[in-house]
Amino acid sequence: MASERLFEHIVSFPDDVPTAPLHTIPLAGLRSGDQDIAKTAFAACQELGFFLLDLRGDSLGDMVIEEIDKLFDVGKDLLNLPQDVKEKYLNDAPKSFLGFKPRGQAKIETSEPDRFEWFNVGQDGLMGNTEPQSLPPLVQDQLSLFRSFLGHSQSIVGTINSTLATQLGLPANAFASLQKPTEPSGTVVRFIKAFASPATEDLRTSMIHHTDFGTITLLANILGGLQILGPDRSPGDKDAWLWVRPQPGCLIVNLGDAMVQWAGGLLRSNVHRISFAPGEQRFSDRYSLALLVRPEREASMKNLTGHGEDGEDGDLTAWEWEVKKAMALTHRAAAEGVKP
Ligand SMILES: O=C(O)CCC(=O)C(=O)O
Ligand SMILES: [Fe+2]
Repeated sequence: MASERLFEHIVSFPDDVPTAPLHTIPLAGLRSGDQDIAKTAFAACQELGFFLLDLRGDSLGDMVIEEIDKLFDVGKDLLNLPQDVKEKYLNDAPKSFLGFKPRGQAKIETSEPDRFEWFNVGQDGLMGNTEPQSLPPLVQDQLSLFRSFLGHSQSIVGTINSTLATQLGLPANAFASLQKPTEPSGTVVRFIKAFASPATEDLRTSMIHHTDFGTITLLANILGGLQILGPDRSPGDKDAWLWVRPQPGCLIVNLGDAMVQWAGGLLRSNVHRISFAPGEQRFSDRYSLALLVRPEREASMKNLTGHGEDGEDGDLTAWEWEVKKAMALTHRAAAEGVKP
């Protein structure tokens, strides 16, 4: 998450909404191999699949906080470019999610249009794994910041990966070796703008409920809006949603479906969504920044743990598996009258 500085001038998160009981894991403790901290992180990834990672007081973490502060400014400028400029970088969904997604391109649960924009900057272009992505000058001017943030945050992802693999009794590099940043993948740095909700008809979902496809997501936001579905609850139950209270200096970490597949179901990817922001925060536009890590395209999706069913998905590469999941989502959405 961003530093305290970015939290100074916002309307505060209300105290009277139900919040998710997230563990706070100090990055310094994870990086130094503290066993109690590793066990708590593992338990959080089994129970809820979400935790807060406190970056403060760790040399790597402190650099990431500074980079996030700077990237928040870039993200705001980027998503506040004139519409016709942003549309020069339109994504080619579902073939590619790189670039700009306009507001209302997808639907929410009620079939109404969504209320957010995003701009995805692919790791592959930044790392030189593929041709560079076409990007607006204000991003081009900051490529060294993007690369530095990517390197540092991938190092944090590496620590989480090795902690979880070790706790599962696997070799420490079991997960990391399937998602090397130097190999082609769908990994992106994502900027999101979820629009303010001043009117009564705005008091609905911004981004439809989903689980992340990939392995690990690192998320920074300042205003509330992210909600997690209580485990074993139904998305249609309005009391089942718990708000995540953004904390200065902390990242929100959550696991995606690929991690669950590799772990034979021993880890959890939890359903979440972006709602309108709580309390008085709903009158402001909400910006968030995420690193969404995906497996290498050619990685095997085989269950590494021997726990649970391997299923036919174990024979697929990550790329084939992602295409299969995207198709299933599209079919389900068509059947439900909802476009993802
Ligand atoms: O902005 C947020 O808080 C969540 C975004 C999210 O869930 C996603 O991009 O997958
Ligand atoms: Fe997500």
